[in-house]
Amino acid sequence: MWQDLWKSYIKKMFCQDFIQEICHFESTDLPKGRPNTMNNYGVLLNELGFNAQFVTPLVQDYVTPVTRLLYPECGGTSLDSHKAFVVKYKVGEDLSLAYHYDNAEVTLNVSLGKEFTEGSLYFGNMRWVPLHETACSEYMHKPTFALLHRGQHMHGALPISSGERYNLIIWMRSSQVRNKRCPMCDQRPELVETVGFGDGFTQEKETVNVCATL
Ligand SMILES: O=C(O)CCC(=O)C(=O)O
Ligand SMILES: [Fe+2]
Repeated sequence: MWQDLWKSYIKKMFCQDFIQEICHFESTDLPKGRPNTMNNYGVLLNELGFNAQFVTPLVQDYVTPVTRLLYPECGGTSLDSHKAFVVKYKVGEDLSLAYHYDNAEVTLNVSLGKEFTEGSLYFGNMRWVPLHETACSEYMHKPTFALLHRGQHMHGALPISSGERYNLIIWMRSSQVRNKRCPMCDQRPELVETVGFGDGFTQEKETVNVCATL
């Protein structure tokens, strides 16, 4: 887990503008998918068209140079797709997030604001370590700060007690790693075709060559 990496990169003004855009999208009648079953008020960034100009360059140009150094053993050198979303916590809506691991090889978590009290993140151990051998440590996230961690590192978010908490989450995937074994079910994946990045698996297309003159 590496914290404070993006302190000077993600500026307060950027965070405010970004949240404003998310709230604007939320206030429309446009159809919205939710990031996952644990988060009922988040927003998927591909639905706002943020992948090509924002998330993909951020991951490729700024995050993967670091994941290559920090996490070579868990796909950090071969990240080739991502799922990006914003999670939101507010009194009367979702307050916390249960202990879990991500559908990701490496995760970037940026605190955007707004203002909130409590709502610390907590980290245990890698998911294959038995719970009784795990001691959790808390990390109080602060707006503009970012946290990079392995997706299989178990974590959760404690309840906020006031305000609103928004975080940008990017689940980064390595097809090279997950094509061998799905990180969620531990099986060799049986693939179903989909659009976009899907869950980051790829299928080698086998071609058979013939002589063009025959
Ligand atoms: O609320 C947070 O900061 C954590 C979110 C998270 O772990 C996730 O969406 O996978
Ligand atoms: Fe997570």
